[in-house]
Amino acid sequence: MKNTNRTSRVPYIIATLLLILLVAAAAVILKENRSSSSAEKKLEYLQTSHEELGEKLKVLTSENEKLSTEKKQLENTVSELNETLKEKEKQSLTLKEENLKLSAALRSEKEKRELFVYKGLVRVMDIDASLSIDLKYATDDNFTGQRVYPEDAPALLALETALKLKIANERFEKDGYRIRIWDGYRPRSVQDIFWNLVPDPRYVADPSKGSIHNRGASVDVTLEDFQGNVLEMPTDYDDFSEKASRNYQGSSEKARENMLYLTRIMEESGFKGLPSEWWHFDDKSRTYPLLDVDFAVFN
Ligand SMILES: C[C@@H](N)C(=O)N[C@H](C)C(=O)O
Ligand SMILES: [Zn+2]
Repeated sequence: MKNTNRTSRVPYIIATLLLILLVAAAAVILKENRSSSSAEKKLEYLQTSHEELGEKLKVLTSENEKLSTEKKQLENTVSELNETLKEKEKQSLTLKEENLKLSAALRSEKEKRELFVYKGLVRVMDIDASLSIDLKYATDDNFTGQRVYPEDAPALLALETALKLKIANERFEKDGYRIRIWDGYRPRSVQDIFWNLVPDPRYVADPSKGSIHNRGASVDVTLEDFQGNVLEMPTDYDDFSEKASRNYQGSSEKARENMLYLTRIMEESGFKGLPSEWWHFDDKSRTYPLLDVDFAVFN
């Protein structure tokens, strides 16, 4: 009886054991499933972070490139500024030297008793006889079409202006050229004649204010070689048009080069070029009084 009972429980036990095994296996599978899906999530997260880092790296790399370019540009600007500074230092040295020369020349000219000075004006030829004089207003070959100075008018300038012109002429002579003077001191009465014909301050100074020519401190000049051949320049004298402007870009390369050369030496010698007329230069000092001196005083 007992044996029968035991035998009848065996399938039940087996079924129970199988159930336990099944539950255990299911638990293991479930656990593995869970851990594999969290690993996938981690992988996904890592991939996203990796992509984000890649993007950030790209942004940083491009910013870095921009900064390197800006750094290079700044370095270039600094080196250009250094060059300009050196050039300016050189120019300032040249001007100091010219000033010293000018003072020495001024002293020695004043010591020369024979130098005739009237109201601060001198004959330019008394200061530098190697200058070439071609006073256009003492002939009828000028924009008025008539002679407005006496035929024998000498070229006159304020003494210090004439000395600066001598310094400039010496610089040109070293290169094989000399200054040709078209006009220097101009009586105030003549300024009225000019203004009546051309009342345009770009080309003729208003006589109510007075031209610097009326003070003996402006010169109208060009350059010639030692054979007297005039150098090619952007226009003829008193061409009252845009072509006479120092900024005009339409002249021939040679004419522009010659004009810039004339301007550079004149400016380094103490003059300032008028922007609208390439031939006109003012003494930078501009401390001279207005005059209406008769040329005859100097003959
Ligand atoms: C008239 C011309 N040669 C000239 O010198 N013009 C300037 C502007 C002036 O009159 O001072
Ligand atoms: Zn002039």
